[in-house]
Amino acid sequence: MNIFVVNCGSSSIKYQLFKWPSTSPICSGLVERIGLEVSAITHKVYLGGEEKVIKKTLELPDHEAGMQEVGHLLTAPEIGVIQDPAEIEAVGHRIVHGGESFSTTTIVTPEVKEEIKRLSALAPLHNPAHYVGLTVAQKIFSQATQIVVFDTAFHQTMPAKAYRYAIPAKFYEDHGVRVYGFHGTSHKYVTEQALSHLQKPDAKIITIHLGNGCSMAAVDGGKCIDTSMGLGPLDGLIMGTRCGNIDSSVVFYLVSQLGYDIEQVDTLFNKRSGMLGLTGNSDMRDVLKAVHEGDESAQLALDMYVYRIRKYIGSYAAALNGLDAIVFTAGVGENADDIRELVCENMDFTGIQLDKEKNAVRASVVRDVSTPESRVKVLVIPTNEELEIAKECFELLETGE
Ligand SMILES: Nc1ncnc2c1ncn2[C@@H]1O[C@H](COP(=O)(O)OP(=O)(O)O)[C@@H](O)[C@H]1O
Ligand SMILES: CC(=O)OP(=O)(O)O
Ligand SMILES: [Mg+2]
Repeated sequence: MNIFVVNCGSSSIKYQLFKWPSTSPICSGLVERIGLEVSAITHKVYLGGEEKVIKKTLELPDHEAGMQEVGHLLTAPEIGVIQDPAEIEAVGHRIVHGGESFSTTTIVTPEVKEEIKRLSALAPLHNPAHYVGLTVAQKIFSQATQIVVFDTAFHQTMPAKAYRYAIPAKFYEDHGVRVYGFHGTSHKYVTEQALSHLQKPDAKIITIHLGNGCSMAAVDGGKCIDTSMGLGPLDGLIMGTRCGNIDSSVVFYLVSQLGYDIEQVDTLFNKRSGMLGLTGNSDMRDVLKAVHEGDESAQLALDMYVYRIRKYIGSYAAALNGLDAIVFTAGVGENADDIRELVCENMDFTGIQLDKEKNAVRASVVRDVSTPESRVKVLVIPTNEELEIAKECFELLETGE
């Protein structure tokens, strides 16, 4: 079965095409910097044991243009992996927010699509892009079953004491105001990899997803018991453009004293804060470069970023009443060995001991970068949200669940 998976982010589209049941994709790609002056596509084709890479820079004003370009690359005469879009039987989409109505893998109907659009208010960087991705995929792959997989699914096992806010119950009961949690597909994927690596199905682990968006989860025996994002993907860690945890008094102050309206506060917290707000750069590679050049605001931002992660490790170790492993994943977590080192520094009381040499080795495989004496394993696990989504799509089509 040909399953095409689309992960539409705020400024990017990641995709992979699987000939299921093979879990190795036949092609994959990344469309970056959508809407900026120059966009870029990296398209990889894996056929007959060989990898062919096509890189292009071009102007892509929006996600629709990006998706059209991906459609052409899939069917292009010289490098195409299919001849006709009708060969794709299912398209799996990553959706960040499904609200109260949707958290399990679902076949797209007009109602599902409308709900995804309606929830844009709670995930303003993501749901609008997902809606466009879905609409264009329905046009290009008109014969395929369109399926959505929600970031919130893995966090559904949290107990009420973790997902409720301390405000009157009617806001939860009548309006679904609660912690949902996000990046669930990634937390689930790396959890399964970690448990199998540790050979310990009941392990207590903390998964640390550090991409453009960042979140952590406390996972007990494979079940999520707490996570750092909340009603929307804004709470918790400091991110590329998002502030994470912030006292709500700041909102009142901005509105009542500085004349902000609520839309401006939304834009400030979601799009102009985090590393961008503190340093002028949202991309961690640029922030680290500035730190190495002696930039003080970049150094402070990095200190804040790391400190926030360390606080969550402490609180999740307490919530779990023990810890077998911490797992680093996503763009920053997988690649920035210096950030992993800072997070694990002077954590002896928790039992975490990083092996600096092992940590500095670059590799895209599951690896243990802790010392042999470390009571808590430190794992680096490349995430693969697209593979997990393809698996969910196949299971839904095969078993109806
Ligand atoms: N070698 C690296 N060192 C530090 N940060 C990196 C490195 N490679 C990628 N990143 C960072 O990873 C982030 C993007 O991660 P990714 O998981 O692709 O995010 P998203 O899926 O949210 O777009 C960017 O901030 C980027 O700078
Ligand atoms: C939920 C979220 O923050 O996703 P991303 O990291 O792709 O922005
Ligand atoms: Mg991501």
